[in-house]
Amino acid sequence: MSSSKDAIYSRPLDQVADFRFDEHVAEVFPDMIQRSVPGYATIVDAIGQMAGRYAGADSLIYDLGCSLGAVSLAVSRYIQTPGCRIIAVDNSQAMAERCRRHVQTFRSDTPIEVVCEDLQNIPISNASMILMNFTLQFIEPGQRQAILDKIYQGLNPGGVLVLSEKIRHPTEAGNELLVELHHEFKRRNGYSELEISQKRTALENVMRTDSFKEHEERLRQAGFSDVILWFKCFNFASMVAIK
Ligand SMILES: Nc1ncnc2c1ncn2[C@@H]1O[C@H](C[S@+](CC[C@H]([NH3+])C(=O)[O-])CC(=O)[O-])[C@@H](O)[C@H]1O
Ligand SMILES: O=C(O)C(=O)Cc1ccccc1
Repeated sequence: MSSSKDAIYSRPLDQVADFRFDEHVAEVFPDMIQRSVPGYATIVDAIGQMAGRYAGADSLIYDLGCSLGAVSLAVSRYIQTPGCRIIAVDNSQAMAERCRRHVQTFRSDTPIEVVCEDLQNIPISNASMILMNFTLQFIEPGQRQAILDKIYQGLNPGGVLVLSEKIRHPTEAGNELLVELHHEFKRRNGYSELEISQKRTALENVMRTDSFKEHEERLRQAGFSDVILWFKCFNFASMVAIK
């Protein structure tokens, strides 16, 4: 699968437009996410591992905001659960098309169906696992509770939601520390100050972050009986919520 190095914000732009998951981003996405999200490869691999435990026979696993399908592929490589199928959803046509090609290349025992649709329009039922790896952060904050309610309803008893998010620390000084550590991580991965600051501007209106406490409260409100923070590095976190 061909993909290129992310240089999207490397030249000064007169005006930085809101970030979109378009062709340009899809083309460089593996490089972009790997160099931008601390622990990304670890998180994707661990979600595969968790599928080994939670994937249910004759059930569905939903990968919501699947991008190029990294999580779906990690899961499909990990499990051999009879009758289990993966539904990978993304509303970016550029992502969904590439994802379809990607999953065909790495065919496995567990079938992956790629659906290009807003995750809010997807019926969810008979799910043993629902995976949202850095997707909820791009949804309008006012719509987040309704989505989690629907996810909870669609999960089988004992089913899990794995929710990874960029989070905001509740104190200003603490948040500043985590943001600076993240920027340093990006610099160490070869991004310039210009790239970091232009992307930050592009994400400002598009990616609205919540604190861990806000996530936990919303998950509890939806009905989840336990919320486990299983990964955190700087301002990036991943939780498992159990029905
Ligand atoms: N309403 C929506 N409906 C469907 N998809 C959406 C919606 N809003 C955003 N997306 C999609 O959610 C994905 C978020 S990236 C996920 C990485 C992947 N999970 C990975 O593990 O590689 C995270 C990041 O780039 O930080 C994009 O592909 C959007 O098109
Ligand atoms: O790059 C960043 O600063 C991020 O917060 C993570 C990210 C990664 C890929 C697309 C959008 C945001």
